[in-house]
Amino acid sequence: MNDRKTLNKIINLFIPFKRKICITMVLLSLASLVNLFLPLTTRKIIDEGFIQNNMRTVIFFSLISFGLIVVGKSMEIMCEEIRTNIYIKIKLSLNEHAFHHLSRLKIKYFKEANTTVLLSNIKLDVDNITKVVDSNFFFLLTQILSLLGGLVGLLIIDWRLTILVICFTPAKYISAKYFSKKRENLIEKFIQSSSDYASWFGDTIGGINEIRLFGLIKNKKEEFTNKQLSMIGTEKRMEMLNVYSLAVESILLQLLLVGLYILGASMVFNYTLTVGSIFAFIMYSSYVTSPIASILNIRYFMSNVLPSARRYFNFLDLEVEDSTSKLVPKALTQMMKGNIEYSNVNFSYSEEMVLKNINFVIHAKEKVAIVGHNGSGKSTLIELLLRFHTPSSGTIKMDGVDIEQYDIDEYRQQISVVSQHVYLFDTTIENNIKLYSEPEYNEMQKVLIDAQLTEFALGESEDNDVGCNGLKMSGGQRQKIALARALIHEKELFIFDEATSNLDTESEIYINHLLNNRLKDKTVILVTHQMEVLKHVDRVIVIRDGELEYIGEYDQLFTNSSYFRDMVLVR
Ligand SMILES: Nc1ncnc2c1ncn2[C@@H]1O[C@H](COP(=O)(O)OP(=O)(O)OP(=O)(O)O)[C@@H](O)[C@H]1O
Repeated sequence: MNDRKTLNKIINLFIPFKRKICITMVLLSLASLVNLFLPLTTRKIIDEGFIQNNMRTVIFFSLISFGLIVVGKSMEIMCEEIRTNIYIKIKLSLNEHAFHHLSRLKIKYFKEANTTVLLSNIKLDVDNITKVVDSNFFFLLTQILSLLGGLVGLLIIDWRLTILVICFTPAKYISAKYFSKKRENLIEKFIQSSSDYASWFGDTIGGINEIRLFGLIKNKKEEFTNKQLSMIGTEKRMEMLNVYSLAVESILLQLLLVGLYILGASMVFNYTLTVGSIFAFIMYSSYVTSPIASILNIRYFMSNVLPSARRYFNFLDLEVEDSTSKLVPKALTQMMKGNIEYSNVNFSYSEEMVLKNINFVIHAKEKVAIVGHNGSGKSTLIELLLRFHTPSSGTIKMDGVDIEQYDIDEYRQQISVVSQHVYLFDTTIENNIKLYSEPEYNEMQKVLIDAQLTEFALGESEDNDVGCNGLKMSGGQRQKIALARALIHEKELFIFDEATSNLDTESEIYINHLLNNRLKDKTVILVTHQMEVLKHVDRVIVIRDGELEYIGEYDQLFTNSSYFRDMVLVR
């Protein structure tokens, strides 16, 4: 995304607040107008008060100054109130968009970036983009008013001094251009190094057990220090660049003041200017120089914002799951029976085909097992059915309709999945089973019996919390909770993807009981190698190197396919 497009997107963030921004501008213009009179009152206090020993003038104009400041500051406070509200809303909206987008992002992106890097990138980018609602930047437009007012004030006092003040502009322009280029490069570097660090950190913490078991703590500490040094080093260079930039700006301003004092003094000595006018002039020149500096610093300032904004908006452009196809009415989707048909399905993640010309049919209420060696493509076959990926070619039909034609959320609502890598939320067992639904008490008890979870207490208590991703539970217990979750959200199609891998033999055999009873009228697909389960399903599909090797009943397969026999017998 180029800078122009990114800038447009940033400007669009302000569109919902047009009215409020207009009110702020009016208020700030009034405040600037009020401020314009301050130097004039100062001139009066000095020239007509102090110099002419007139106490009444001093008191009168001091009170006027005080009143002007109170009015000006009240307006500024009102503007700040509006600005901070806009800031909060823009920040919330950016975060909401990012989260909403994440919840719809194609599953492949989650395999490329861990959660730490996603969180860190979004936070950094949103923080940087919302700098455009910082007071310095947000009130920039009104600074132009202050600049114009200041120029008028300067010209009223003396045109020669005014030219001297304007001479400040080219010098400031050159320094601003130089520093903003440097800053942009550093920010790009910082964003990259903090993203690398977040990715490394997520990966390292994810593998903390392996790090301890394989004695990798020393190696990881070294990597940590190197990554931190790269990030902190860039931060330090950015800090120093700020210091240099501010120092150059102060030196330029000081130079200007030197010029003003020398020229002003010669005018005072020649009686062409009063002392009060010089004070007023210096006040007016700050009305001019600081807006000039702010305007010329825009590029420097935007060098903070643009790289993050570019990354953030590019992230929002990443491909999401298609939730637009709604050709099949919701009511019809809800009546899904579970007749599945794969026709000439091919699929590849990158170059190599992972699934090749897959053709088979599963009838409603059938119990079908899928077997195959590691990496043969079983999970991919299931993920295609769940629409986590789209076939490279060929179609998958559900009840005679291409699955792409169903509304994706409604479609998935009709399928219960129990997978080997079930994710448990950090809450109670009960909440993990119910997942925001409100089943009847009796139904819940039945499910607990069917999932063999009766030994666990239900209800809201810290003791019942499963921990982060269910890590307070054993592997088998996690799978039982996943089973209970699938059973309570009873659908027509059940998928068990290696769902019994952690269950003991007794619990495993119990799955057969479920297939023959509770799930008797459901379509069930099981990815499993458990012989006890395979023997009891209607048919078995054998996948070999991404191709359909065989489909048939267990006994037939066992007799006719040595490949199948070898595979199940070695387990
Ligand atoms: N996100 C991915 N990107 C690239 N290749 C992938 C991805 N996921 C899986 N693969 C590859 O696709 C092939 C099939 O993987 P899949 O997970 O479907 O196999 P599987 O039969 O379920 O294996 P297992 O029994 O080990 O779980 C493998 O060669 C794997 O390396």
